Amino acid sequence: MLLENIKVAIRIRPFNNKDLEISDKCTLKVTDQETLLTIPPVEREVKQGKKIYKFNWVFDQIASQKDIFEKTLEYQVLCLLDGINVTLFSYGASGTGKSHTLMKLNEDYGLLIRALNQLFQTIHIKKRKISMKFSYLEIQQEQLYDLLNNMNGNLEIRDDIDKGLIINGMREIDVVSTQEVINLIQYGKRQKSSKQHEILILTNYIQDNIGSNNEISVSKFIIADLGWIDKSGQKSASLQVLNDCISLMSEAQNKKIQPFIPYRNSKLTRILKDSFSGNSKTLIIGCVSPSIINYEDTIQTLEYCQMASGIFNQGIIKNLQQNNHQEDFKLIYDQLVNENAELKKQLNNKSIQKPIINDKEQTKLYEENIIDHFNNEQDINQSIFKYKWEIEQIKFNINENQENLQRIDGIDRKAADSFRHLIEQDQKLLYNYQEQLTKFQKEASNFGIQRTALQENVNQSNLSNSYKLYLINLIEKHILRLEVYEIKLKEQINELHRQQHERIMAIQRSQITLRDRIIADQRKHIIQHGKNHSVQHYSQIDTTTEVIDGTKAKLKHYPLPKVKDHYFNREAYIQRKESPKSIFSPRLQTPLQLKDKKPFVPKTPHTKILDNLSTPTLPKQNPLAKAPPQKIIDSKSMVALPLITTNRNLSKFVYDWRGGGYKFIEDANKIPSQRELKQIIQSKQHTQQSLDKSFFTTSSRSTSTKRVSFKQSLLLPGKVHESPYVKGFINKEIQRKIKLQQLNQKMMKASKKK
Ligand SMILES: Nc1ncnc2c1ncn2[C@@H]1O[C@H](COP(=O)(O)OP(=O)(O)OP(=O)(O)O)[C@@H](O)[C@H]1O
Repeated sequence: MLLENIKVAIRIRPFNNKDLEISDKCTLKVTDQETLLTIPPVEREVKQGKKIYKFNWVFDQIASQKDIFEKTLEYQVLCLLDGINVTLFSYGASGTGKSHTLMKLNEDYGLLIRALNQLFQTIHIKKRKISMKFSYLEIQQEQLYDLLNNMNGNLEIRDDIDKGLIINGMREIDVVSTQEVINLIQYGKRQKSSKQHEILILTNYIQDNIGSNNEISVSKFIIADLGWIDKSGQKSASLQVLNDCISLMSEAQNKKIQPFIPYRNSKLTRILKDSFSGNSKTLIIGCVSPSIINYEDTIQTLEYCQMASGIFNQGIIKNLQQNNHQEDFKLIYDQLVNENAELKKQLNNKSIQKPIINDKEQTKLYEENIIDHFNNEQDINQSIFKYKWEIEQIKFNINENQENLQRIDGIDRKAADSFRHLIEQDQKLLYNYQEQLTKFQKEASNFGIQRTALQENVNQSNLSNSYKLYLINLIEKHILRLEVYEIKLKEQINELHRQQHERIMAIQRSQITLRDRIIADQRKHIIQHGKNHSVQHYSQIDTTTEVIDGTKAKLKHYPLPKVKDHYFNREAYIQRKESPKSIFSPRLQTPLQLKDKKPFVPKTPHTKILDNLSTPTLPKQNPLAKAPPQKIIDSKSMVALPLITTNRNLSKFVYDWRGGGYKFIEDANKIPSQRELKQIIQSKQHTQQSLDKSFFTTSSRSTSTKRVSFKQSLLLPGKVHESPYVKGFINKEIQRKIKLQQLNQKMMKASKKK
């Protein structure tokens, strides 16, 4: 158990934007869970060639933190509870994900937090009596600083024959939960300079509850997040020493010799010495980038990691050489027993050191952590809000562009292509935004759990009640504040929706107005030009098109009467083309939007009715049908004449424009006598024009409109036109009948006289 070798895992981080700007070519290929193949960039291919590396584990770009933890550290970390030291350190170039893998303190937690959770849970379940102390150090250009007590200055390291490594003046703080460790790390990070080695030490004092002697064993969990370069941008000197140590150990291993390892050459290697040579389980996480930009560093990292993975700790080497395992086991065991006895003595003398950090300081750390958490929540809520709104806007744009595309597809290829391009771009953007939104929503879904965890941590802390109460109230206050904030965001979204809706309404209103204008204009056009002129067809939305005469082929394409250029606001259209995303620009698509409706077909002369003139029949629904037919159809149909001559009071049939047909007005008293009629007829003043005019005076509409209706609709009842006195519409048959009647009357009179 004591003679475990060092384990090495390699983690490849995902490509980042900077990598992709240069190339998306991957220089690493994971061939199986333990093997990695390097693929050099083309220019180095001949010189370097591909190389295979083997490690304990290889994790590709999509491996999760959870995966890595479960495979590498989950069980190994529990060795601490058996009194065995555990060391975890990351190795790799800048930006390869060392801190991400080891130290991530929120959401996608790093290995450290996961390991601490595992430890605290196990202690809780197994009810082990363990006291833990936490220290946090930084090595900066060979100076060792205490991040929990920056007043201490450069700390000295010394080796104690009994106790091993001792760091003078290093602050050790009791911790009982992961959250407390997080608090301390966050506190320490504020003191830390960037790009340096961070070393965290968790010392465990384990009370052995098996057996009666209640011995205390001690184990150390050392976590080192190593910087690649120092402040000056040079490769870190301590890391160089570590590299030397690793190569020498590797060499010694291969040659099976007992080497001299220069641990003392740097503070980093002095601290890590036990991890390579003593009672320790060591896990090295080599972090590499897949990009060709970092190829050199990647190879260097892999080389050192491979050397390290071949190193058995010195104890084993020695044992292998001397082949006296039993004896050495005993030696190491005795050493540990002595050490434990010593510690026990110490403990009896002055019980475990009281926490240096007082309630007030600790509360401050909790407080900062609570504020950090809620700020994070607020940021994420704001991002969710932002993405939701952006998504609404993009959807709106896509719809608008799709409508535009439908409208001009097949008419203006260039514009259609540009709309298609815009739609495609927006759809991509929409997809990205939706992905982002899901990500944020996923993060937000954990807030509830995190809030509860915060509360629990406060409750479980060893703070006095008044401090606890203060922190619980602080959490509640922040929850309330956030709820108010969320309501405000929702209100804002509603308000923005309302504005968007209003804009759509405004556009639709303007479209309706435009349509009305077009209809009115076309009516006017028909009235002015009559049936002999084809209805003018207007250009499509493309205002550059000339006004064209609607041939059949064109009508097929443009099923609706086209609209005169001036209906389109050309400037607005051009502006719209230039800034297609603006939803404020007017949309001038009314006439074509009506495409689903039946196209407006101008009235053509009613040939059918003209044909029927000689034998008129009344349309079924025509109000005239109610009139006694003989009054209308017989030769006395001339009675209609006064209607179209002068006096409106004499009207018998009045065209009811509003009702859309003729109205029968029966006013027998007003019907002129035969004599009167005769006089009128004989006056011969009734040309077509005068008839028209007189007729129009009986109507309530404007002359221009009546004119058309006169021409087209007056034919419908037929009766008036059957009158021989309406020029151009004389019905010869009736004329003959009248003459015959008159002849009969004459003959009758003559016979009477006889
Ligand atoms: N596996 C990963 N998944 C997602 N993001 C990652 C991963 N690895 C690294 N990153 C991201 O890459 C960036 C650099 O990572 P990180 O700071 O951990 O690198 P580092 O090796 O510690 O760098 P340095 O030595 O300069 O401190 C960070 O933004 C981190 O979130």
